[in-house]
Amino acid sequence: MKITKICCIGAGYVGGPTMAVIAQKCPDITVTVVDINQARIDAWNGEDLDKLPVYEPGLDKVVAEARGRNLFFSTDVNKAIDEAQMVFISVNTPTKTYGEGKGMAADLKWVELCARQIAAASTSDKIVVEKSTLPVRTAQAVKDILDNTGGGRKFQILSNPEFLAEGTAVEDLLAPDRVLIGGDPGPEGQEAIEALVSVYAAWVPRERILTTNIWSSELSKLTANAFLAQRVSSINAISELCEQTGADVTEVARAIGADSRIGPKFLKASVGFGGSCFQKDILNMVYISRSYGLTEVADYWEQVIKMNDHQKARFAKNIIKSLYNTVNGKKITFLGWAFKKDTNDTRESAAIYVADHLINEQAQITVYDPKVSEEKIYADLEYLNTRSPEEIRRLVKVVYDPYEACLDAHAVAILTEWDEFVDYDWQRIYEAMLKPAKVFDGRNILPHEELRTMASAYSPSERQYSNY
Ligand SMILES: NC(=O)C1=CN([C@@H]2O[C@H](COP(=O)(O)OP(=O)(O)OC[C@H]3O[C@@H](n4cnc5c(N)ncnc54)[C@H](O)[C@@H]3O)[C@@H](O)[C@H]2O)C=CC1
Ligand SMILES: O=C(O)[C@H]1O[C@H](OP(=O)(O)OP(=O)(O)OC[C@H]2O[C@@H](n3ccc(=O)[nH]c3=O)[C@H](O)[C@@H]2O)[C@H](O)[C@@H](O)[C@@H]1O
Repeated sequence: MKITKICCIGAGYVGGPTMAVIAQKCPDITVTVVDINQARIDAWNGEDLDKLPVYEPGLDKVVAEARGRNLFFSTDVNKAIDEAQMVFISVNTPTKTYGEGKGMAADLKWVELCARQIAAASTSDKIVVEKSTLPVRTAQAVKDILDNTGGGRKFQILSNPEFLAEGTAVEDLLAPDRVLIGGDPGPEGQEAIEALVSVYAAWVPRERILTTNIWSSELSKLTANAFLAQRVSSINAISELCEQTGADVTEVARAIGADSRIGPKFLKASVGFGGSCFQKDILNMVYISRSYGLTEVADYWEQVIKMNDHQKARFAKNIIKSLYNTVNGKKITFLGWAFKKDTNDTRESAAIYVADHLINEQAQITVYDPKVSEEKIYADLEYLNTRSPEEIRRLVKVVYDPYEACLDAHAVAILTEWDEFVDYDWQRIYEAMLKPAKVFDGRNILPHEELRTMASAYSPSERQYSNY
């Protein structure tokens, strides 16, 4: 089947960039991205490409090329579903905050709503593609709903999880390591798989398009995120050991990464991983394992999260300890709030939890992030529900100039590895800070030796994850 019309439900961090790239690479396919969030759709349609709802390097150019040609953003969900041959579900699947599985299971409310809406809006047969990250066997639930409420239309369900990382979404989409498509083994399932393979084959080499059964595809996505997060927790565990023993975690990472079986990527010690997915997907896997009675499997993966929580808390405790066991009334400057560089996304960012810990101790936090707004930072802290909006505004200030942020600070903490932080005039920052000036490099990006030379007050104990 030749696909000429695609609808994608969900215009978020995945739906927006993924569909923009499909539209750019397949000019003969009309791609309509729909969302119930009017403001988000308006922003996707906005004149100013600097204000797209998702900040990703290179995304503005892709959108500029395809939008209005064969890429459209709309809130008319039913119309877009009905017109399409293939409907992607790319809605949020956060951790449940209520009821059975609270704090562990994925909340599939929005996915189920999509399935019901697809069933109700379709006047012809459809291929429905799970793009959201879902618990293994969700396709069965989606199929049940479609088959029982779809008025006799035929639906083929495919799983096509997304592996892009934020900050590099466009390059990941343009040159993916692999595209994964899972589907039903029968002839109709295979035909649906082939239809989606042909879409990607417009720019992805065929040998990089993997096809599997649907359960393998669903589970591979959770497994990939669990393995990646596990590497970060593993190197972070080693960072604590390095701090006690005189080993340098950067050197250890380089040494082990040179082993081709281990490989050099994803071995950067940090203040802890963040982002909307690692924690949620591992918790989901832990929940699924427990539900099958697989206690050891569940406990094994849960440890990745526990180590990450430990790393975030450890960073905050280290700041307090180094500032003579009290941060009450002290100005601590956060450089970075996003969960990683080159994104405006702050979901589950380590900065939120470190800030919360320090605010408990009545620290005065000043935040500078090149891409995150004041409203977002306050909203992140309010979402924790640990204190009133008034108290948050009293203890946390957001500024848009890094040098102003560091003025009269007792300590500067690097929470995100933005490239620009490395290029700052650190002599100037040192001079503007209160003495003894402390720098806590939660990303290990600064030239520590240079800092120590330029100002003897930058003492070795102030550096978190290596000791020269
Ligand atoms: N953010 C990321 O980098 C990655 C996310 N994923 C997965 O992709 C899925 C989506 O994630 P994001 O794009 O980050 O989420 P997001 O929250 O940025 O976007 C989801 C969008 O879906 C919309 N939506 C929800 N229910 C809807 C409905 N019934 N009808 C129309 N629109 C609806 C929301 O308004 C929102 O704009 C999740 O399952 C996530 O785990 C997978 C790979 C990478
Ligand atoms: O399912 C998802 O949402 C996505 O999750 C991650 O992508 P993302 O969270 O956008 O970003 P990563 O580059 O994986 O970083 C995640 C977190 O780990 C941290 N990290 C990463 C690598 C590292 O070596 N050290 C480290 O602390 C980052 O700073 C960040 O906080 C995966 O890399 C993607 O393949 C996946 O599609």
